Order: sequence, then C-alpha cells, then structure tokens
Amino acid sequence: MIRKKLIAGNWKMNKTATEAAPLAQEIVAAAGRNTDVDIVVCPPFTALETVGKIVDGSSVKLGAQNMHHEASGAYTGEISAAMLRDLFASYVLLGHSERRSYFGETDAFINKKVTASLKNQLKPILCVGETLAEREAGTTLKVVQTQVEVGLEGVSNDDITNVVIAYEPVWAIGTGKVATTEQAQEVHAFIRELLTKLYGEALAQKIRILYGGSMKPANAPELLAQKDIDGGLIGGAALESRSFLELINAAAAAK
Ligand SMILES: O=C[C@H](O)COP(=O)(O)O
Repeated sequence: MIRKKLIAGNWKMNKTATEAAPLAQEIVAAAGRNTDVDIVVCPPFTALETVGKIVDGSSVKLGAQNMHHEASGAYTGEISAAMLRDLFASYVLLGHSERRSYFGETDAFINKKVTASLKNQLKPILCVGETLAEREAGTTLKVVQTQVEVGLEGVSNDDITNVVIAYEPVWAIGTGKVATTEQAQEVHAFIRELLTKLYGEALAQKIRILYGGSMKPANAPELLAQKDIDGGLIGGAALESRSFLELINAAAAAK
C-alpha cells in the first residue's frame, strides 16, 4: 500500500496537563516503537509541552488542534505556527467542524491557516464534512468539494503530500452514529477524485484521507479496510489509552 495508515487522537478540550501525562505515557509505552502506523496525539495547547516531552524520541507525533495564520501580532488568545513548532508539534488540525460551527471559521479563513502551517513545516490535517441537514438535502459531495477546493487553494504540488484530509460527517461526531462503510468510502473516493483533478493521479494516490466520527475499535476494522480510508481522526476513543491502542492495532492490521 502506497499510503501508510495514520491514527490521530483529537483530545479536544479534555485533559489538563497533569491528566494528559499518564495518557501520553501509556500510549508511548504501548505503541511508541510502532512504525507500521503513523500515530499523532493532539492535546489541548496547555498540555502540548508536557505531552511533547513524553512523546519525544518515540514514533508518536505531536499535533495541535488549531492555530492562527499570522506569524505574530495583536491576536489575543491565539497561537501561531512558530509557537507550535517551538514545542515540537509536527501536525495541526485545521477546520474541525467544531471550529467551523462554534467559532465561525470559514473555508477562506481555514485556507489561510493551511498555507501558513505548510510554510512553517507543520502538516495540516484539514477537516471537512457535511451536516445532517446537508446530507438530507443531498448536498454532501458539493459541500465537501467546496471545503476541499477552497481549503487547499494555493497549496503547491510540492506541499500537497504533507497535507492530510479528514472526512468527518458532522452528524457522526460524538454521537455514536458512525457513517456506514459505503457512505464513508463514497465520500473518500470522491475526495480522491477531486485531488486527482487538482494534483494529478500520482500525488493524489499519496495523500492520506482519514475518517472521523464515532470511530471505535468495534467499527474501525471495516472502515479501515476501505480502499480510500487511510486512517482515523479519533475523538472520544482517543481519551482512553486502551481504545486508542486498539485503533492503532486495527490500522496496523488493515495495512
Ligand atoms: O476529531 C475527532 C472527531 O471530531 C471525532 O470525534 P468522535 O470520535 O468523538 O466522534
């Protein structure tokens, strides 16, 4: 398989730095030498330094959950790419649906972050996905197309393989309602097709497209076996080492 599977844990607004440490230690102890799967943990900003020190030297990579696109300046409460790099983050989640819906992030705004992250050698995980209303209205593919096209504007052929896309149907996030494998694969294949149009077949085949939305050890093997599902962006099941490790194992078995 040309694409190595990637399992990313998005801890969202959970875990103080004190609470994050044992979780990171358990993950490193059990999977820190695993090279079959790329593993990323995305703790809140306040736990980045603590978790970064724990994962340092292991195969577990550090990711942030957001960043600002400007290099520095009067942006109270914001964090720049350089600040993340300084804490040894190598990935950053961008455009998560919770950022889009609660904080009004638009595709154009997210695009500025995508290009800024790449300029700073951070790998963006660009999150896309439709709401339930959009799915019911039959506009899923159209919505995802715009999110991908605008999100990637200005990203060059040289940079695109550092980008990861995460397809997360909003109605499946934290709800226990996972997309069927057919629903997920349909959108993943569509995104791959879109990437092929934008970047050509050879590059599109190298880009990882993760599934997110109630992925759990029980449903992961079937999802990860789909041709265009290259890993998972995990919320709830990433907050506990046992389930996160089971997902890593599922990805290793699916490769
Ligand atoms: O970023 C992760 C996703 O929002 C998935 O969350 P979930 O696994 O809790 O549904």
